[in-house]
Amino acid sequence: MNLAVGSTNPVKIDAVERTLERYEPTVTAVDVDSGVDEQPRSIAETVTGAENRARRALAATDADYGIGLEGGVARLEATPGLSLIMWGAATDGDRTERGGGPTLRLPDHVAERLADGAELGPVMDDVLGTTGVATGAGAAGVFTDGLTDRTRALGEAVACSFGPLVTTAYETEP
Ligand SMILES: O=P(O)(O)OP(=O)(O)OP(=O)(O)OC[C@H]1O[C@@H](n2cnc3c(O)ncnc32)[C@H](O)[C@@H]1O
Repeated sequence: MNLAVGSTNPVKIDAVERTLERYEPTVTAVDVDSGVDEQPRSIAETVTGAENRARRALAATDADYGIGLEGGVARLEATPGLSLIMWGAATDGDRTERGGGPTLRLPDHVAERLADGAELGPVMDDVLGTTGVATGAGAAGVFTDGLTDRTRALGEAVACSFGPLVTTAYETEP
């Protein structure tokens, strides 16, 4: 199975390869424009970024499926503060499915800096004194005491978007 992933971020490629290992995928990383702000700030913008990445990656290759992953932040109705969210999209060029990854509240001191227009990746590096934490454990790892990490978290978004696209379970009534 040939997959085109709309990013060259190693953590996203890793999330796809690990989650979809069963399909023995050949993954091509495609540097596409997400078509949304560098730091999406709503669920809708984050989903749109994932969709654009999936469609543009597929269009740039002759892969069987395109997959897009997008990280964002959003103020959610049911929980306080600013949340880290992540969404995936998978397309075969005809049908597109979207699925979310985990959600967690960001600390207020990080949320405050994002309110000033900053991007999460650089803010995280500044706070932690790291370089490129977004390509490693990510905020998902740091703020869960390592109980998950960005690869696993994004992997759930891969499973919840790509899975519905390829399963036959949507074709029959339960
Ligand atoms: O190369 P691309 O695919 O653009 O990867 P990215 O990590 O820069 O891009 P995203 O659009 O998925 O994320 C938007 C911003 O949020 C940051 N971000 C998202 N999830 C994160 C996490 O778990 N830890 C740290 N930064 C994160 C990311 O670094 C960006 O600054």
